[in-house]
Amino acid sequence: MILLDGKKTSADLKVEIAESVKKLKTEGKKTPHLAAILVGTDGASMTYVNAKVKACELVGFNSTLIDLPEETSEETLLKEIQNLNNNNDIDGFIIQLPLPKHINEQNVLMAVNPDKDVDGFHPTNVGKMTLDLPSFLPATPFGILELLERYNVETSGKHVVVIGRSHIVGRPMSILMSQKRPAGNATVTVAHSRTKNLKEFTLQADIIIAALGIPEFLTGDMIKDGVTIIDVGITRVEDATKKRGYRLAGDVDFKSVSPKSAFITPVPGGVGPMTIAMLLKNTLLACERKS
Ligand SMILES: Nc1nc(=O)c2c([nH]1)NC[C@@H]1CN(c3ccc(C(=O)N[C@@H](CCC(=O)O)C(=O)O)cc3)C=[N+]21
Repeated sequence: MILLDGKKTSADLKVEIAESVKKLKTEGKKTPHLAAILVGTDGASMTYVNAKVKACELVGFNSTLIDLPEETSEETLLKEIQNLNNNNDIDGFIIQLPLPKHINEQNVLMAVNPDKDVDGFHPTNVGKMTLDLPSFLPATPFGILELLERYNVETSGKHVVVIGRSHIVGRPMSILMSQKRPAGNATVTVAHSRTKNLKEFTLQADIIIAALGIPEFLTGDMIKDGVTIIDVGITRVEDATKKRGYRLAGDVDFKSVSPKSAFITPVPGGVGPMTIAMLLKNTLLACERKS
C-alpha cells in the first residue's frame, strides 16, 4: 500500500509556485493576488479560508479576505463581486461555499468574471472544461489529477467509479478522467444516492473516487485487491477525546480499505491540501494570462 501524500505533494507544488512568483518579480511583472469572500462564520469554512490566506503568504502572493456577516443580502454580495471583477490588482477570487440559504448560489457564481474564476465554477469554465478547452479546472478535481500523475497511477483504460455527482467534485472528476489527457482515458461510472447495488460497481473498480460526504462509507468488503482509492470526504465528527472536540473523517473506512489498496489518500493530508495548492496554481495562471 502506497500513501498518496497530499501534504508532501502540495508542499512541493507550493515551492514550484513560489519559484514562479520570484521569476515574475525579476521580470518586473505583477505579484499574483487572490481574494476570498466568506459569508458567515461556519467553523470549517473559516478554517479553509484561513488556510488559503496562509498558503498565499507562503508562496509570495498577495491576498485579500473579505469577511461578510451571515445576514448579508444577495445584492450586497453581488456588489462585492463586481468590485473584485473591476479591481485590476485582483487576478482571481473565490466565494467560499456553502453560502447562507437566503442567497442563490447560481446567481452568485454567474456574477464572477470567468477570467478571474479560479475555482472554475462559472458555467463558461465548466463548458470549456467539458470541451477540453483552456479553462480553470475546479481545484479539488485538479488536485486529484495532479496526485495521480505525480505518483504515476495508471488510469488509461482503467475503470473509475466516482461516488457522488456534486458540481464541485464528482461531476467534473467524471468528465476529466474520461477525457484524453494525463490521468485520463479512463472508463468512468458515476454512482450516486439513487444507484442500486453500488457494491456491484465498486467491486469492479480499479480506481474509486469517494466524494459523497458520508463518513467512512466505503468499506473493505466493497473493493477488490489492488484498487486505488481517492478519499474526498472531510467531515468533522464529534470526538470528546480530541482537543478540538472533533476528528476529521473521510468517506473511506481507512482501516478496512487500506490493506487491500495499491494507492490510497489519507484524511487529513490527502486531497484537502491539494485543493489549496491547485487554487494557488490557478491564481498564478490567471496572473500570467493577463501579462
Ligand atoms: N468556493 C469554494 N472553493 C473550495 O475549494 C471549497 C469551498 N468553496 N468550500 C469548501 C470546500 C472544502 N475545501 C477544502 C480545502 C482544504 C482542505 C484541507 O486542507 N484539509 C486539511 C485539514 C484541514 C482541517 O484541519 O480541517 C487536510 O485534509 O489535511 C479541506 C477542504 C475547499 N472547498
